[in-house]
Amino acid sequence: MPHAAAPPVILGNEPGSFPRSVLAERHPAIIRQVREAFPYGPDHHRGLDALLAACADGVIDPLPADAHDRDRWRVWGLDAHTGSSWFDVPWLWSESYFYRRLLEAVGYFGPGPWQGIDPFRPFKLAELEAPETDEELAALDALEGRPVEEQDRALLHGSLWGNRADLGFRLSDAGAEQRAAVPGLVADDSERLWELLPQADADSGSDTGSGSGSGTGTGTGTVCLVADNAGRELVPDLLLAAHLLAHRRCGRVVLHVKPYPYYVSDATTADVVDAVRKLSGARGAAGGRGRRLWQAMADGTLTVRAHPFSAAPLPYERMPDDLRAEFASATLTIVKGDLNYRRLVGDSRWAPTTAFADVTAYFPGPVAALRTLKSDVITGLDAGTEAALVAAEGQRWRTGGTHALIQVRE
Ligand SMILES: O=P(O)(O)OC[C@@]1(O)O[C@H](CO)[C@@H](O)[C@@H]1O
Repeated sequence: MPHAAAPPVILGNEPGSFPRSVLAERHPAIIRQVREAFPYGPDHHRGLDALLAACADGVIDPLPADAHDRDRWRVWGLDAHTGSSWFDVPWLWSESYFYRRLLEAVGYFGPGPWQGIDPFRPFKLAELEAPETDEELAALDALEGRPVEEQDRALLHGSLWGNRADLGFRLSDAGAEQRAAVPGLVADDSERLWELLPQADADSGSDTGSGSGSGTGTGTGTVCLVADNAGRELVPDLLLAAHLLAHRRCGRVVLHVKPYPYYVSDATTADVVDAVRKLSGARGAAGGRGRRLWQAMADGTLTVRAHPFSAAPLPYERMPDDLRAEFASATLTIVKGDLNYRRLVGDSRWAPTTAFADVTAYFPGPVAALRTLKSDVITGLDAGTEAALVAAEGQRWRTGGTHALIQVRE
């Protein structure tokens, strides 16, 4: 019963803490950026002013009476938190509600002409069109014809390190991009991940010109890929999905994205469309993968899912039955990124050596976390690793985005 012993959930009110800085500094900065990026009208500006004031020293207001998702938010705890300071409720909850309110302020949920206009789209597109994205795509050419194991590793690590491409994080940590990543993972269960996804025994990989097809799998299982950021993270996630399908490590990939813009750069269906279009128009190997993804969407071997719970302010332990059933039937669920990790293990300051298998015991099927470390929550380290990290960096390793992990619970 790991959760009986769970430490208290993280709040945003501890002076000097990372969560407090996100609420007090990152959120106002996001409001500023969004305001500058669009020619919004007076109502939008008034809405943004009100949110800015509420974030600084106000309290949590209820949603408008006619909000389409008011009942859902009440189930998710809105009534209990209404009237409380943003800093005094679970941090995960305040952050999530902040994005919900921001979208409200800019008319995202309508009705009206601004309905569906993603306030983060200019930032996401700029990243997708950045020269770095093209360089990453061009690098795929060198991978063609390499042994499958090498491709496995490269594509898995591409998806893992793609998680550094988080626009919200860079906003509050200007030096993040310049800091060098530490290649040695703090936990690495990647072998177990590949064991859960053996190649099918028939010939495979013909479309990539490689692959022995000598595996033991059936090639028919489903991988749920719970995506995180759009752009430079989603592109390698899609390339990983294409690789799994091409090498018949699974027969179907279900890509879970957010139902609406969230945490600045989190991927929505529109971002998947942009990324697949970008890939399929690319030169060389990347273009081939992109066109295969396009085809996979057409034949249903790659599907996109935008479940409301993907943007819920709650840990995955409280997932609804339909989502539970989906994850239960998957061969493997791959959970990307820092926020999803917090939701997967529970947003508490666990002792870093708490077993990952214990805190994810509730998850209905095999689950893998691919995450760069950008918040305090961490589990599954061995004592030696933790000691070495602390000796080298104090507690900075937890939030600096330079370390990464691959953890698996079968
Ligand atoms: O989930 P991601 O994109 O990897 O990271 C999300 C993040 O930037 O936002 C949260 C704080 O706002 C933290 O969980 C983390 O720092």
